[in-house]
Amino acid sequence: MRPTWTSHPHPEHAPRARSNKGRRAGNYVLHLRQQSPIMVQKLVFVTGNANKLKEVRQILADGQPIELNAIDLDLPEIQGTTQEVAIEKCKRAAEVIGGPCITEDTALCFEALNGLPGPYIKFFLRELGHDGLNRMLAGFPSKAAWALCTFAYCAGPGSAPVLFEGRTDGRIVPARGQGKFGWDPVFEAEDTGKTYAEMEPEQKNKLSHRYRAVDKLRTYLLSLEGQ
Ligand SMILES: O=c1nc[nH]c2c1ncn2[C@H]1C[C@H](O)[C@@H](COP(=O)(O)OP(=O)(O)OP(=O)(O)O)O1
Ligand SMILES: [Mg+2]
Repeated sequence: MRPTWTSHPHPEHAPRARSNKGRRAGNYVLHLRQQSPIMVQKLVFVTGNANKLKEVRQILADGQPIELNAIDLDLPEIQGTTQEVAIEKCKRAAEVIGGPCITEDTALCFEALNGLPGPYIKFFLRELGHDGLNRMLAGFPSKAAWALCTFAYCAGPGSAPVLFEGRTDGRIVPARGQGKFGWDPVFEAEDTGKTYAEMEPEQKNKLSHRYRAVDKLRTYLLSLEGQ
């Protein structure tokens, strides 16, 4: 199934609070079914992370527009490589919503640890905090790290997801900056001397792992639209 995009305004708010996501997601699926078979819709971005959504919208706003509807679904994230995690999550998302969708997975990879924590960074950050992430590398000379964003697009239930990866190199440093987004304060992007948290959104959104992945995704989606 090929997605089509309309020019309706964005919903003003970020994805729903965890507590009522089931209800809202359920309503939305119903809404899609009611519209079927003439399914004119914005592309569905399945994520529970309001900061991701905000950045993706900012990145997409600068260029040919693609509008997104966000849905927060609690989807399993398997263990495996970043690609395996992304594929399984997106497949499942397309089954649940019954149509095309995108998902995004972000990994933070430490060179000294051969790429770990990678897709498990969420749990390391939650348990160890910024200081703990630094201390994990205390015994290693290299503080080098890279942020890896993997977008997945699935055309619908049963279709194989297509992946778009974006990588930004940098290093892990003691927290700097006011950023409220995840590990932004401890990731200093190469050649900038700044952590993501010390950057204005415009700067981060021009060099980030997410920007690089969204750029590839956008090219792909626009090529679909022209078919
Ligand atoms: O640019 C970023 N700058 C700083 N921190 C970031 C960034 N992007 C993701 N993060 C954090 C969020 C989460 O702690 C972990 C990724 O986990 P990840 O599973 O991809 O995100 P999530 O569960 O929050 O949202 P989702 O519902 O889309 O899976 O790294
Ligand atoms: Mg997640």
